[in-house]
Amino acid sequence: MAERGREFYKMCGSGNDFVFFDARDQAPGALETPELIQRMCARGTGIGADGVVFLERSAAATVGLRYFNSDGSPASLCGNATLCTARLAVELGAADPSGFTIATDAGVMAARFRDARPEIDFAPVQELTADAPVRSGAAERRIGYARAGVPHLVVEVPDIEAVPLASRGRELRFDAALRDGANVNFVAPGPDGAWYMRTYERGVEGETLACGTGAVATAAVLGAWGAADGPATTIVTRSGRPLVITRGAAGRGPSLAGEGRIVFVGRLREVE
Ligand SMILES: N[C@@H](CCC[C@H](N)C(=O)O)C(=O)O
Repeated sequence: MAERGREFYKMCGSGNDFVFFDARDQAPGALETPELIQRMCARGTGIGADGVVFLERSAAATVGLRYFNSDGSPASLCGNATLCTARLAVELGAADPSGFTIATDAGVMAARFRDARPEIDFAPVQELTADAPVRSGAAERRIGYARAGVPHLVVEVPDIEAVPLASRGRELRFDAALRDGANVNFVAPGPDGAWYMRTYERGVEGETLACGTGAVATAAVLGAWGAADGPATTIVTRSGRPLVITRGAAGRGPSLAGEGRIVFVGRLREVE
């Protein structure tokens, strides 16, 4: 394999995990083919991850990234991968933690570190509706939709543990009413005033332990439902690690703060 020996960073954003390559001076080559992305992301036979990220130079920002889901499909934005990119950029000395910018396929995002945690600024959420054009299922109170760089359905349920996520998530993910399909986020109020979320993720085609764009979309839909009107919304992810969405000033998008952690550094050998 031509990429044998290539260094990678295994990173985690609240349980959403990724294989990162520093592609600023070494092009990805075959690493960005769907076949190799799928093999690297495979749990058990590969490295195991929800997606692959290439850190790149950018004429428009401090650094750039390109994101691929574990099935090899590209996505215009991944919130947790962008939080991880912020961490890696500072770790590599490519960014000043007090403030820098990250170019994504959904646009350039401002980033900074607050209390040692990365925070990124989203563009205003698009296509927000409190009543998505899909039929509610059993024990589903309401369904909204928003595009936070990528499309998301948001389904309120009374009990987050009782959600038939694999079956119902897949059904909604491919609902014919949604042009590009969508990620599906189930959300339920917690006893502590936070909201608990589980996600069936497009391009992973299964549950992931956290979804950053999903948390931003969920906060926007909760606001549209009148269920979250404070300056900040805390979303407890399936890993138990919180994501915090802070409302933007008038005309500006929200900010997302969360985890961006380097778990280990490795070198590719045989990815079969
Ligand atoms: N988990 C990611 C979302 C990544 C993109 C998504 N799978 C899609 O294809 O829409 C996040 O943290 O936002």
